[in-house]
Amino acid sequence: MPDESLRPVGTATALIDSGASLALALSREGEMERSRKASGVAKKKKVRVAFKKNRQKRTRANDLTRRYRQDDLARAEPASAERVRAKGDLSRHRTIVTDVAEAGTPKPGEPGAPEPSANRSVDLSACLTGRVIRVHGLLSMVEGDDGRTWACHVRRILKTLAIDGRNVIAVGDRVWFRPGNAAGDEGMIEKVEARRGTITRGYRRREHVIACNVDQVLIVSAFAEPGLKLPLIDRYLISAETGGVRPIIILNKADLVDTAPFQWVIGLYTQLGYETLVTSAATGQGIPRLKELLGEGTTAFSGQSGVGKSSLLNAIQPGLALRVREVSDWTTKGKHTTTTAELIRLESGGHVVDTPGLRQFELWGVDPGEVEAHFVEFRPYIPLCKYPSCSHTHEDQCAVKDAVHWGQIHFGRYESYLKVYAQQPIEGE
Ligand SMILES: Nc1nc2c(ncn2[C@@H]2O[C@H](COP(=O)(O)OP(=O)(O)OP(=O)(O)O)[C@@H](O)[C@H]2O)c(=O)[nH]1
Ligand SMILES: [Zn+2]
Repeated sequence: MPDESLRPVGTATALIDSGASLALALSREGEMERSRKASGVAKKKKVRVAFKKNRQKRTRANDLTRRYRQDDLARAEPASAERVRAKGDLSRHRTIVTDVAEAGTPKPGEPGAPEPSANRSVDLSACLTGRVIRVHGLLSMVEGDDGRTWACHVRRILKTLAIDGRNVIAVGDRVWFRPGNAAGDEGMIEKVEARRGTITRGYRRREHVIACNVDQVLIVSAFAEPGLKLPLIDRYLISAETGGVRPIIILNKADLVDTAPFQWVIGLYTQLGYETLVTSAATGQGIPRLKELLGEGTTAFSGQSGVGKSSLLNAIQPGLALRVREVSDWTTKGKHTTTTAELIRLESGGHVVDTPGLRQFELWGVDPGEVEAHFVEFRPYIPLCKYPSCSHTHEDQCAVKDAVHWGQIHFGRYESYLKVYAQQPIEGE
């Protein structure tokens, strides 16, 4: 149904702004990584880090772990590198040697600062690099750069250093690991690279990292069965941006409707600067472009149940969704209930991360005051509101509300803003 209130939304400046700053942030990250690699030797410094209270507790000891623990002792970091001060459980700190962060990197404790475990200094000459493709309880399956798969344990100090013990290793982590046996299929993770692009969900009021180093997320919606839900798309867009992941909007099941009356939706999001793609897993419409988009980097899928995520996976690579289902079936047998996601290398290039049963990731850590920043078309109007702290909900002389009234901001987008601002659930979540 065409929307009468539709007007061109946002301004060219707003669009250029958002695109450019994202690209800049990404390229800066790449630059930092390159310069770090080029300089070879990293500078060291000592930092004080807080330890979890229960670090002495041993919960599990299978043979593999025990063997590694002995190795731990034999290969422990030099005594000069670590010093424990006994101050009781409450103020357990330890001095560790870390690589000095590049200029501009947030300091420990500041938002965005890498966890100490990300830059702990270790002898990496004996290590291989790879990427975590699955996590099964204490074991992380790592795909080495040589393409082989390694079952790795995690060095205990990394667990101790992690601010949140739950997320020491996540699917997608880039790690350095020491091969542990001659057969070459076991190893010990020594270092975890700083993460970017995370997909998280709230779990028992804590953040749970489903996958990291994700480049883009497909926000899948369907024209029919169940139908487009714009507030849900908006909510997913915020989640993606908060996690530092590029969102791509997929409008699927194009074969079920006449798409002409929906052109305004495509126009709306395209003008806001989001790549928006119309697909049909049934007829193959849009699939070549989707394959192209997935050909580079790591892509996650999100969207309501039934919109066609599995069908799109299968359209890209036959049998892919089946494989995902097998993984999740296997996990429900109770063997490895902690499996949350799997990273799958596509035959046509790139990786997809699939998260059985957890595809709806939710907003995490967005304060109401930060919500406006995710509505790019609000940006030109915000400085014009009478009150600098205007929430654009009830205040008078609010330039955002005026823009909605005059059709310069789409009403549906404003409604989404109000829902997210009020932290209200959105239908379909
Ligand atoms: N006509 C049509 N049907 C589709 C299309 N894509 C998926 N379907 C159908 O929609 C239903 C749901 O598709 P799935 O791929 O299982 O959806 P999903 O998003 O993976 O759902 P969950 O696994 O519950 O999250 C199935 O019956 C599919 O055959 C499409 O493009 N056109
Ligand atoms: Zn306002």
